[in-house]
Amino acid sequence: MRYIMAIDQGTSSSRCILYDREGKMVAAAQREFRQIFPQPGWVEHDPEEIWRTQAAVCREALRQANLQPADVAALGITNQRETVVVWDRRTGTPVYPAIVWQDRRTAEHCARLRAAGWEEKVQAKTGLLLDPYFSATKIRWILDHIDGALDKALQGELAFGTVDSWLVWKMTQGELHITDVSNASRTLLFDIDTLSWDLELLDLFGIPAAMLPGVKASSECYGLTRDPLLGAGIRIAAIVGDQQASLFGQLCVEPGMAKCTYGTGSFLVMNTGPEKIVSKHRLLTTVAWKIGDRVDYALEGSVFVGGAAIQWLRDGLHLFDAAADSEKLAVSVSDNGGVYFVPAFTGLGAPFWDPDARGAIFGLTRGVSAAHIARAALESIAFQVDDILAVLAEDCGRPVSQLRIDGGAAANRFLAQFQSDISALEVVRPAHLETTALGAAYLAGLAVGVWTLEELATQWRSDRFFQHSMPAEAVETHKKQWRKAVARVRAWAE
Ligand SMILES: Nc1ncnc2c1ncn2[C@@H]1O[C@H](COP(=O)(O)OP(=O)(O)O)[C@@H](O)[C@H]1O
Ligand SMILES: O=P(O)(O)OC[C@H](O)CO
Repeated sequence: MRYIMAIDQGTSSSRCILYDREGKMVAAAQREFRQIFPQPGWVEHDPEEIWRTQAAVCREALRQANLQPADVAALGITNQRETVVVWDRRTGTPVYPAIVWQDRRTAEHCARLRAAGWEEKVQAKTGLLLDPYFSATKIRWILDHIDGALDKALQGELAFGTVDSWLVWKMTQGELHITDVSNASRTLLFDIDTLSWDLELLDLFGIPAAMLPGVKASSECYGLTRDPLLGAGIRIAAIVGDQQASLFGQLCVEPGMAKCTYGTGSFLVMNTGPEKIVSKHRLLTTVAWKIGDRVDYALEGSVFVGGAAIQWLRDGLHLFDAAADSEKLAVSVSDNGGVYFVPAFTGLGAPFWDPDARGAIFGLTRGVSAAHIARAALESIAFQVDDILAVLAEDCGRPVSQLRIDGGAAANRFLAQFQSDISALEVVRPAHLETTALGAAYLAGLAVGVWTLEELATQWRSDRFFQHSMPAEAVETHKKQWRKAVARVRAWAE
């Protein structure tokens, strides 16, 4: 029983990493799955495919390390958040595909509730805003559009879960229907003070309480796996949303410590300790994790399109073959040639929350090349994060001085240096970049006594520091042009 298994069920792939008792990676497996776009602005996944790919990578990782389920001391789950699965409790079959966090189909429902003056109350209870990003309106959409679903839900025959709940249900063959506080805090139905489902919000969104999972801590033994596909008898000992997991994996365990994950989107999260800070600038207050009786909170800024802009240059415009080539192209020119790119493909997230913004590239002249556009795309990732850092500083009364970074695009040195320059802070890349899985493994190991928090705190290792050196005048010019570009894309699709 010497190993910890981390399951990282992300937006574009299912991953499994096995760690030894020193926190060293011993095996890793990953499988992509289908992204389904049935209509513009809609994004779905097949919940059965999520489960199949997840179980398969777990088996694959065990095989790679030549281990059996019995060698695993504990399993931790981390997952794409907010995504909704609704299934029939009797048959275990989903009644509709998973509606993914990026899906904008419920924008009008949110606008109606905002117009009726609900946002302030919702923010006070949940720490969130009325945006289609979160789970509640997505659940209601399923109840409204699937024949008989509402009746069945009222009778207690349907279950709702974020992806963590769905995976636990599958791996325990329907024995456990649970989630943790960090995932629950992303649904718009959860009171982050009392840490319980909120009856008034359930009523507001029209969601029967009988559908909801039980809410647990992020690090505790919930039960054993039963499904032979994954392997039976493994202790499930952690559940945590993926951005909170990477905050933990980066060991940002003290108030004021912040990380940014540059993946499909970019997620900047700052630990605020037991204190719940309410943003005056439309950042999210969210539960970081609950360990034992202690709850930590975080402030979060979510950017919907980060690395996805690079993906678009690769797959949509065919400017290069691999995302990593964006760096070579960007540094082949000495500046952005006056080009500013706002990749608001699915609207803008924090701090603007504008579902009707759309992407645009500004400053085009005859001299602009693919290199300038690649550079502008990478710069746009940093500008969006900088917009969040600016309001975060106002909310906290002091600027963030060090940012720990991770995620696929954190490998890009130009991006890391530009972030440091534009935001005037130190950017640090850790030696172990898979911080999301590591966070889930740490929390699972804590629950079964493999390590203590004090031991973990000494584990973090840096790989590279980026210090800012851009002259203040150049920074100001960049920011002015970026602000102008953002102002022009607002409400474009209204
Ligand atoms: N070297 C790179 N430079 C810029 N972007 C990159 C680089 N490597 C990967 N990316 C981008 O990062 C994203 C993948 O990161 P990952 O952390 O795996 O995302 P997710 O967890 O959201 O699936 C893709 O959108 C890809 O375009
Ligand atoms: O799966 P990721 O890494 O794109 O993360 C998605 C976030 O959890 C959405 O809130």
